[in-house]
This record gives sequence, structure tokens and C-alpha cells, in this order.
Amino acid sequence: MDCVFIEGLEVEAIIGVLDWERTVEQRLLVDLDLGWDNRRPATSGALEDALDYAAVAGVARDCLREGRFHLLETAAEELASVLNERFGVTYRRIVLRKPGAVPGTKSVGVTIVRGGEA
Ligand SMILES: Nc1nc2c(c(=O)[nH]1)N=C([C@H](O)[C@@H](O)CO)CN2
Repeated sequence: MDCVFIEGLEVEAIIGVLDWERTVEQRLLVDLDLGWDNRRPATSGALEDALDYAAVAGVARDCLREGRFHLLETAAEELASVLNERFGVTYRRIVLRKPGAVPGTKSVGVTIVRGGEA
């Protein structure tokens, strides 16, 4: 299966379950692997046939900022739904990292995989 990917998208968002986390934006790092048949855009050379990673990055950022989610799990599920609705992507591997959330770690977070092959 072909994919279009985004690695290390930085998003500042309200995210977390603790009281202080509802008042201060924190940094999320987002990795996306999105199933897409890249043969058509390869042949046509047309961006319209491609999964535009710039457009995906914008939608992902808006989703995570506007959601003001409590759990990373909720954020990841909502992002998976939005990416399916907006771009018709079926296979979605989403990694959300919250750097520095737990002392002594580089980052913590969740991974979800939804859908089958493109
Ligand atoms: N599996 C999860 N565990 C925790 C989350 C989360 O979103 N998913 N969130 C928190 C707090 O918000 C954390 O960032 C600070 O302690 C704790 N555990």
C-alpha cells in the first residue's frame, strides 16, 4: 500500500485532563501515515490526483486546536474521522505525542490505526 505521510507536525493546543492543562496551550507532535494510491498522481503529475500533504496538515492542525480535547485518545479518534470525511482516506495511522508531559520521558502519547488499504 502506498502512503502519504506527515512527520512531526507541531500543533499548539489546549489538551489534557488536569486543571492547569485547560488554561495553557501545550505542544503536540503529530505523525500521520495515510493510505493513498500514488500511481495516479505519479502518472498525471497533477496535485488534484494526490493527497495534498499541505492541505492535510492544515486540517489536522485546525482539528486538534479547535477540539480542546481532554484525552489524546479522543483527539486521535476525531482526527481519524475528520481525515476520512475530508479526504476520503481509509487507512490512517495516527501518532500523537505530548513531549515533556511526564517528567523523565522524551514524550508520551498514543498510536491508533484505522481502516484498511487505500
Ligand atoms: N492514555 C492517556 N494517559 C494520560 C493522558 C492521555 O491523554 N492519555 N493524559 C494525561 C494528562 O493530561 C497528562 O498529559 C498529564 O499528566 C495523563 N495520562
